Amino acid sequence: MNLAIQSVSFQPYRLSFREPWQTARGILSHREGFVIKIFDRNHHMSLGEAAPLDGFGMESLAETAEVLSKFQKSLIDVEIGNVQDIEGLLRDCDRNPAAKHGVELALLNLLAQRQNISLSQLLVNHFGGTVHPDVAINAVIGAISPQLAAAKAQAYINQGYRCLKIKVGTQDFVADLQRVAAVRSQVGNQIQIRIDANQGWDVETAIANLQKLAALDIEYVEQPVIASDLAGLARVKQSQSIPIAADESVNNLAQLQQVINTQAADLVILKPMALGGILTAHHAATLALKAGLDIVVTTTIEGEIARQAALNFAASLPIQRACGLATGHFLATAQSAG
Ligand SMILES: O=C(O)CCC(=O)c1ccccc1C(=O)O
Ligand SMILES: [Mg+2]
Repeated sequence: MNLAIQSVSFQPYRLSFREPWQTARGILSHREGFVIKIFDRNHHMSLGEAAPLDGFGMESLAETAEVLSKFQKSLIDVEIGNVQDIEGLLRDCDRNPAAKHGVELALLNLLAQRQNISLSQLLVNHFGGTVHPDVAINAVIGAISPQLAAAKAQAYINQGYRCLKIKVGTQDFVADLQRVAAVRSQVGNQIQIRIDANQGWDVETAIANLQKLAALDIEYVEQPVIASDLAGLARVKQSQSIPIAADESVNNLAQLQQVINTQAADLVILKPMALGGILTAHHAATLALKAGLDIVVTTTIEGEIARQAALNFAASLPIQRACGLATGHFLATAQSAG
């Protein structure tokens, strides 16, 4: 079999949200990125996706395009035989996590396709473990009115969701609290509720607010305080009862190690796009699990190529909690493979 790469191309996409996504960090109305397409000399074709998101430690869209242009030339005639080859090839791309995610994914999909196995099986064959055919997922409710939040929650429950994630951390904590209370009273006590403050509070405010939210039986809170303040995050963790999930604080393995060292979190959110691909995300998962931290895999709201990859990544790991992979319906239009 000829393993050499014959061509690399990439095509920009822009996907609109069906309705704007309201978080503590502002409103998201669309996502932009690139679909990467690779052919090898054996006529195998595979796809990857690169979609940088502002505020999650990723490069700009222009930088992503620049890095992809370089790979378009440098990958030609390179032989990719296994996962180590891919890790070696992309070792120096850590400042461009979205581009790295995209190229890495296209190459991993190429390997999986040649071997006629799923991406999750490819990961398990390389890293060990087993493929978990069922991955539990959560639905997301934005920072909307209590009435709307309760209605959306009921609709998600009717669809079969058993775990809801609600955005909080806005300027208006009374509204945050009412939103979560309205959902809890709508869905009863059998449904899991987790919340995400997206860095919206300072340390003292976080502690006070979480003490009030605790009565609503909260599974965990994502990123209550600013990403860089691990001592503050640790203080929030020690000063109230809701478990803490580090999200924006973990954009690479060094930052994860810092979270572990400072005992700043009970669990960690792994976003393959922000971490620079599912191989690095897998290393992060291993590191976190060894340190006794639970893990949750989420997308950054991407097209279907990256969503499929995140699902396959999650399926390759022993995950005890629902993952944030139910994000496809937020985007109005489907992606073209180019
Ligand atoms: O976790 C989920 O269910 C969906 C993913 C999500 O909320 C998200 C999506 C894009 C950017 C940031 C975040 C976040 O978790 O903060
Ligand atoms: Mg989050």
